[in-house]
Amino acid sequence: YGSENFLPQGIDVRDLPKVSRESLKLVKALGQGAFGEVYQGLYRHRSGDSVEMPVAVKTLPELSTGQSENDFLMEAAIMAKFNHPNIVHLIGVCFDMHPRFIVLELLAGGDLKNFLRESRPKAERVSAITMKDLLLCSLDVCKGSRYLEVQRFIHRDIAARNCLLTSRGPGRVVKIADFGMARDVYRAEYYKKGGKAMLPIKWMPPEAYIDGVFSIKTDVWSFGVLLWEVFSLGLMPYTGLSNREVMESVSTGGRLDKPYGCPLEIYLLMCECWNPTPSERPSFAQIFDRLQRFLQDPAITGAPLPVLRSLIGAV
Ligand SMILES: CN1CCN(c2ccc(C(=O)Nc3n[nH]c4c3C=[N+](C(=O)[C@H](O)c3ccccc3)C4)cc2)CC1
Repeated sequence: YGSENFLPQGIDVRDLPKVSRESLKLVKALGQGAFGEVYQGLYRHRSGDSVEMPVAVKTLPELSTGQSENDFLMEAAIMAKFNHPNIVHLIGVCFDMHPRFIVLELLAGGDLKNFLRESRPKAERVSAITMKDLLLCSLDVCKGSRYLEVQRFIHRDIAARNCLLTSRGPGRVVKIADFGMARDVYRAEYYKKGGKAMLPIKWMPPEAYIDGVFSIKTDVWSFGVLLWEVFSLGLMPYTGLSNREVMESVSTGGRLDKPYGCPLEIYLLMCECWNPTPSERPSFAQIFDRLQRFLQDPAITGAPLPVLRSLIGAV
């Protein structure tokens, strides 16, 4: 391992927990990850164990370069740092041979954005999801983000697409599950990887895309956009605008509108996350308290979720 594998916080990828290849069984593909496939698998913790634990296995294609191999390992090293119920748990890595594996906890509900889109109340299926469900999802991501805030870790890509659900049913838990952007910054890669085109501009505050200034308040702005995604049931922010148009609009005071049917108090919290002055934005601890209070307010939790008629362009 070259020196570049040591993250500033002194993570040494050699400290990563190892998983033996023979204790793993890949069952089926779950989706196309940024690197290779993500599989559902079974992991036998100790060879004598009869019980096998369902896991997710991220694979790195054999034909990958040393660079992407380092990236892959780096993301695992970042996840290994964290221990929180709202951050995906790293079980271990399998780097003895190709294909390389990263073994993670299985989150069987899929990602938050698709969950929201597929849970939209329809005329025939009204009680799909409630305002309280949306608040609980938001609180889960907020708790994960608050933990990162305490760890003084900037995520840089908080968005519904990067969050996963333990299940789709009631009692679901949402977890932050992708650290690819933070990893790229460690390797100062994202500029090489296609520059601004690769940046999640619609989730970024002006000081980030204008001056390249990132802080925990960057993640607060992104969390505000995630709240907008949640309460718009998975719409793409700034529908129809290009990244360039979003940058021009937002840096001159333009903001997302209140999602149809979203309680005003929740929209006002989003707007506080979008304060042009980073230091004026609330902390995740403060956002947590606000969301908790909303959860206790029947006027908010009882608000009906609008049945989105076939709004043109809402798809
Ligand atoms: C109706 N059905 C419901 C079930 N559904 C799925 C779709 C995808 C998944 C899935 O990828 N689950 C994962 N569990 N753990 C990890 C996963 C991905 N990980 C990763 O690290 C992935 O890179 C990642 C990370 C963040 C977001 C997406 C993918 C770690 C599970 C169910 C399909 C539609």
